[in-house]
Amino acid sequence: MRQRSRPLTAPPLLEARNISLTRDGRTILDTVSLSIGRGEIVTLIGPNGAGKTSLVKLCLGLVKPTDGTVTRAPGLKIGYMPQRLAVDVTLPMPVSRFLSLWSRARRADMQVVLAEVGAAHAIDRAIQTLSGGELQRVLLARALLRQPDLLVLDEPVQAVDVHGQIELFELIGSIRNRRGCGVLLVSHDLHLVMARTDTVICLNRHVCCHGKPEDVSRHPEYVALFGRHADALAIYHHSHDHSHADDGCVVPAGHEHTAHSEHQGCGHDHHHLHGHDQAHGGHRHG
Ligand SMILES: Nc1ncnc2c1ncn2[C@@H]1O[C@H](COP(=O)(O)OP(=O)(O)OP(=O)(O)O)[C@@H](O)[C@H]1O
Repeated sequence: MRQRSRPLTAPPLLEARNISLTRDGRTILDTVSLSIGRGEIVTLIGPNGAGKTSLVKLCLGLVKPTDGTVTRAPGLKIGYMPQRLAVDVTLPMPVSRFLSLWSRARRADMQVVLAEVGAAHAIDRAIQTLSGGELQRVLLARALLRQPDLLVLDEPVQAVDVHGQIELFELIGSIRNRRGCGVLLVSHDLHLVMARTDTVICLNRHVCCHGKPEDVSRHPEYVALFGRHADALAIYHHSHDHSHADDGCVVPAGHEHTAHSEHQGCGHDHHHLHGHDQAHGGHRHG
């Protein structure tokens, strides 16, 4: 299921370079870079408030960065599955009607994408009556209606039990394989996406670490953030040269007592680029 590396010459579908985002004087993202190629699955992982959704919105062009650039391939078609979509339970709406709200898709097109996500049976069901897993599949189908080059999926498995989550990640992997599209995925849980992702970017306002999932899962910063879920503490020596203050600012080693923060474990090292050319995060300080 793991995707081959993109040839060095292939241009990325989307590239964000040195993105920073500030709101109300707060640093939400600090010098973040990423790139997604055709056929590549890139997963953003990070704790609550790490800036994952903000980064997704920057990639989509819904939000403008304070600094840095986002470049999209000419004519790029993006299928977006947002983190939240309020469905009014007082207004029963068939799935077919729901799918037509954002596109002029014909019923036959809807049937094709619903079949692709294993929800063909749901086309005439009221959307309010769908299970969590069925609703996520319908939202995925909606994103596929545009025949996207790039799928952007913000926590696509929320409100789904673990078995259903595994099925959904399998489905996303098979959609990528079949269509050859790029996928930018936001997830809270690296273990479930591990086998189905090419590149992981661990975000905590800045890129803490990135690379292949097995490397990230052993990375001390990942372990510091997700310790109780991280099952493999690798033998991997890493120098924590700084940590973070509450506002996300970098505090050099030895000054941590002034920087006690909930995200304190996310000190980072700028030298772990894992030799992976496809998603280059990481920021540098002079
Ligand atoms: N428009 C805004 N104005 C002010 N602060 C904002 C704005 N958008 C996001 N934030 C703040 O930026 C931080 C990052 O939010 P974001 O939703 O990007 O994080 P996240 O990693 O997706 O979190 P979660 O996992 O909880 O969904 C949060 O502290 C949030 O309150």
